[in-house]
Amino acid sequence: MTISIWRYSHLALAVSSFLLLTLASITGIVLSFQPLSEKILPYRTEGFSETTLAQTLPLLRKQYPEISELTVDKNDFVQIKGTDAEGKKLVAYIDPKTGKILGYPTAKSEFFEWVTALHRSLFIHETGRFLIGLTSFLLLLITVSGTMLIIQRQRGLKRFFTRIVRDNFAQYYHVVLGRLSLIPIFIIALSGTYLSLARFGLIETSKVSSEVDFDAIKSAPVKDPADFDIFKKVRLSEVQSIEFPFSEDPEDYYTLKLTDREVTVNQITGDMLTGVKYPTAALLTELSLDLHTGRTSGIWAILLAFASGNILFFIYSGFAMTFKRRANRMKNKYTADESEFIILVGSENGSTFGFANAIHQQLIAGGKSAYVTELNNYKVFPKASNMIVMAATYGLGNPPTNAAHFAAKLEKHKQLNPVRFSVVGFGSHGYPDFCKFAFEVDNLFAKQQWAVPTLEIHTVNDKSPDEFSQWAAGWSQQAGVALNISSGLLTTRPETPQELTVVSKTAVSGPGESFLISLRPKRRAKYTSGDLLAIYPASDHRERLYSIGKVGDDIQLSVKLHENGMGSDYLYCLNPGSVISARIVGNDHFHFPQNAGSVIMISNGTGIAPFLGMIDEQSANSNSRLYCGFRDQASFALYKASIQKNLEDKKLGSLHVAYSREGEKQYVRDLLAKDEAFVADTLKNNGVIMLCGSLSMQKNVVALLEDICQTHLGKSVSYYQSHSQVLMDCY
Ligand SMILES: Cc1cc2nc3c(=O)[nH]c(=O)nc-3n(C[C@H](O)[C@H](O)[C@H](O)COP(=O)(O)O)c2cc1C
Repeated sequence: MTISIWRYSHLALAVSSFLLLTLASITGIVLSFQPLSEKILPYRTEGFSETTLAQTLPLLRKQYPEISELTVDKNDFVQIKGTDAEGKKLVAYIDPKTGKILGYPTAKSEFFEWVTALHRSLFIHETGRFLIGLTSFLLLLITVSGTMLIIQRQRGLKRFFTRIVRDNFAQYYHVVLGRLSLIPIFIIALSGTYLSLARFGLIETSKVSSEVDFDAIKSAPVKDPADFDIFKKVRLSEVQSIEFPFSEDPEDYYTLKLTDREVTVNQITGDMLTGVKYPTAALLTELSLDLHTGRTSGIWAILLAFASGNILFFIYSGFAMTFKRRANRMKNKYTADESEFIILVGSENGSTFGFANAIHQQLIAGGKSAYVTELNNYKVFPKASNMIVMAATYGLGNPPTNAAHFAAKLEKHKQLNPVRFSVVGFGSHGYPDFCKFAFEVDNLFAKQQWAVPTLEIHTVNDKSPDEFSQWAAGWSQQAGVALNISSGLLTTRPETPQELTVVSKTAVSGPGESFLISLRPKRRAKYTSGDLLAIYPASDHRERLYSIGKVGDDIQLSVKLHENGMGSDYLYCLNPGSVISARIVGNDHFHFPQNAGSVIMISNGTGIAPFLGMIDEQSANSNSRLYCGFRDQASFALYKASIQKNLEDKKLGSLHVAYSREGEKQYVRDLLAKDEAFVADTLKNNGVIMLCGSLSMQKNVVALLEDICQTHLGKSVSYYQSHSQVLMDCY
């Protein structure tokens, strides 16, 4: 069954029973103190468990000639009934070894009697008993569905007790305490259900009485009761009650009601007259009562109180989770058919809707027609020009329930016009398949003819507002749509701009060509190749991001000069000695891997920038390869010398350059296709593939990687993406 079916059953069962369950749990907690209050009374004697009837019965009969009954209760207190020497009624707790009176039973606590009645029947007799029985049964089903949810969450039965990733307070403790109190709650529910079935006669529990054959009763040989075999064998701990013979006639006998059978014993000869085992159903009723009330063990009673307390917490935390999920549901102003911006959400617990709604509101506030819906509602959106997919990942890298049908729908419904798309993955590094579903979605989009990437896929770990606003800033820039990311809906980045001095800059002959510019931070700054530099060409909120290559102590950027390009114009106009204000933005997901066996770096055009720094930072004998694509030899010339030097110093293992307008006219994809066995081996041996450059290059390379992964490794490329073996930073 899918996670949704278990979740909806769990929720539906909880909703239908929570009022009665709350009442039963509160009264259950109170009642668990009843056995504890009884067990502290001083009527349990030492050596009780070993004392046999042979030691007790003759002694008691001598001391209390008019004794009629002995009972042993669930606290192991021995009580006798009869009349004393003066003929007065006697009911007392005694020491079974000496016959000494230890105390007298008092009337049951009215308070506990009242709570018991409420717990059992809500003071409405049979109707109440039925409702409480039904609640027990629903609790049983809730426990089963809850167990299934934990198994799914923990990704299998074997990992049931492994670490739980902490999401939020209610969710975390719902699962942690759920695992801890699963067994006691299951027992409470099962025993409660059983007792109700027995109470309504749906289970036959009556005990069969002994049928004594009076004609066969013997009156010889006369034996001392202390020598009766049966009395020597049976211990007090096995006894529920004993009826003494009414007179000394041989026809009057002992009736021993033991825990598992009823036995009658000839009072003269000690012969066993009858022995009847109780039916299993009756034994189960006793066991259910013991387990449900905790009457036999103080420790169990405390455990029951703990479990009942947990049920109350589950009711609270379960509803807290549900309300949180619902609070984030979407509200649309425009219809799907009239909207230009479509936000598709894959979410299990609702938090992703919170992020989606923030963007949705800002688009609406900016006068755009925007529509937010679940990924499962994907269809043809006739007016769409932009799609944003925000998708969480669950289980073994699976889609959330509301995105389970997305892949099939994407194949079925082709958009009528080109649509720009951007995928934001929500996940947690606490799980091995980080954002795997989002990577799959991004790769599926990349295969669609009509789909044009706005940005490369962006991931958000543990709902980080910072990582999300990083995406929002990038998307706003690329899509040309203003988003007020400091509106309070999204938090802004904490880093303040700092000053950098231009150290050097290469020259170009005109737009379309690339140049290198090196900058040195005035203050000490922590950064590495792969991080980003945000510059503010117009000294306003608009920022432009460039990939950093750390070469020596300087930040080196590789920039293509665009005709009227705001960022590139600004940078190209700088001269050595100029000072600019910029912000270094950490980009942890695109750092050179420290422990990978081998690394393949793939770039086109200025995407080579971070790799220039990464290669420069390596020590000799680096197990790395660079595949880079350029238009022609002239475009590569800018980088050739430094790469050649690093090759000689063995900081780079090998270099593979593709020229798209010269010679064989090929792309990096073609070079990689030739080395597909090496690419597959790299991934197989935990190596890493890094991509930096244009989104169209990314689209082509990822499609090739998908083929290679499927053919050689039997897995999808999204598996390697989610395990940080395929890293991308494209624009
Ligand atoms: C049971 C469970 C399983 C998860 N499995 C994964 C996973 O395999 N990979 C991942 O990156 N994140 C995983 N996550 C983290 C969620 O994807 C992440 O917290 C996301 O922000 C939740 O979004 P939502 O509240 O919209 O469902 C899991 C979370 C939970 C509670």
